[in-house]
Amino acid sequence: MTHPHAGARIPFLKGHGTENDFVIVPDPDGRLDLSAADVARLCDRRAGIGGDGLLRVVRSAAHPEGAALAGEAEWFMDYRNSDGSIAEMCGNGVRVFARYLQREGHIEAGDLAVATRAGIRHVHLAKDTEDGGQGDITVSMGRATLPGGDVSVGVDGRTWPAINVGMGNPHAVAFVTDLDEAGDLLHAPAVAPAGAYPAGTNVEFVVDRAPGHVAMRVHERGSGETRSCGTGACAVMVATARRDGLDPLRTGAAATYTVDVPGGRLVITERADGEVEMTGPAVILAEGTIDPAWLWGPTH
Ligand SMILES: N[C@@H](CCC[C@H](N)C(=O)O)C(=O)O
Repeated sequence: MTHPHAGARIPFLKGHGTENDFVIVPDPDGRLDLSAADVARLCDRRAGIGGDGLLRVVRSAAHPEGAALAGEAEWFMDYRNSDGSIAEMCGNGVRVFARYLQREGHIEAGDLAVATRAGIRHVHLAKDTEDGGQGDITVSMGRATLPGGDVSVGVDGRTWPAINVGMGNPHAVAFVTDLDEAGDLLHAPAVAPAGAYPAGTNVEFVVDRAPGHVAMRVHERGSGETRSCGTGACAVMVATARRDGLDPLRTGAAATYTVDVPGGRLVITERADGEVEMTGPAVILAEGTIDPAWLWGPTH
């Protein structure tokens, strides 16, 4: 059977934010029907292009989940994990998504609204630096939700208490004394109770570096261990602030933490109104075309 898109080469780009890397597929009119298997094939690091996830760039009006937001945001971020599963939100992804729109001339430095499955995210692209480098990108990530209840995460027979944090997608944040305690993270940590995360979760392990400064590793739902997770860094910031007795919504004083990830550094602020803001880099590094005969052919 011939795939409906067979024959047409498919443009793609590759980008990353603090080494959380993505295959970017521009599809402004929403014509591409990428199945979970197609996404997994594209994200495969040996037989495909390779990435922690895929960002399909679609006009909100042209996407069934974006249409209701089209009046607020022209573009919808259709994010998929590397196994092809759908997630509500991707913090590093939305910065890379904005960088792509800037690169293509759809937007300039300044403010932009992006539609996501978790709702609208407001993005600010800083101007280029004086030495010609690209400015960082700040994203308003919404308010964190902390449903409470006891959760724990476990690796190789060790268990840590964790904090359940929602950042549009689910997170379990565990404080450890050394990031190596999490082991090789080749498999998803055990999370209990199972009912706490009916759709699975991302798991972050955190250590202190200095006051207001932590470092983390993450095992992402649908992608495995990655070099960074933007929503995860925000969840870590909020969990750490609460552990430190800081709750901006109650005290009216914003809190800022530096969060180191294996692939770089993110700066996260929880404002007095509870909005969590994340600032970090975003890079587009390559572009090309996908051969449809490979993507949809009988052998790979
Ligand atoms: N890497 C992302 C998060 C991507 C989604 C996540 N794996 C999930 O399934 O919720 C980020 O930067 O936030």
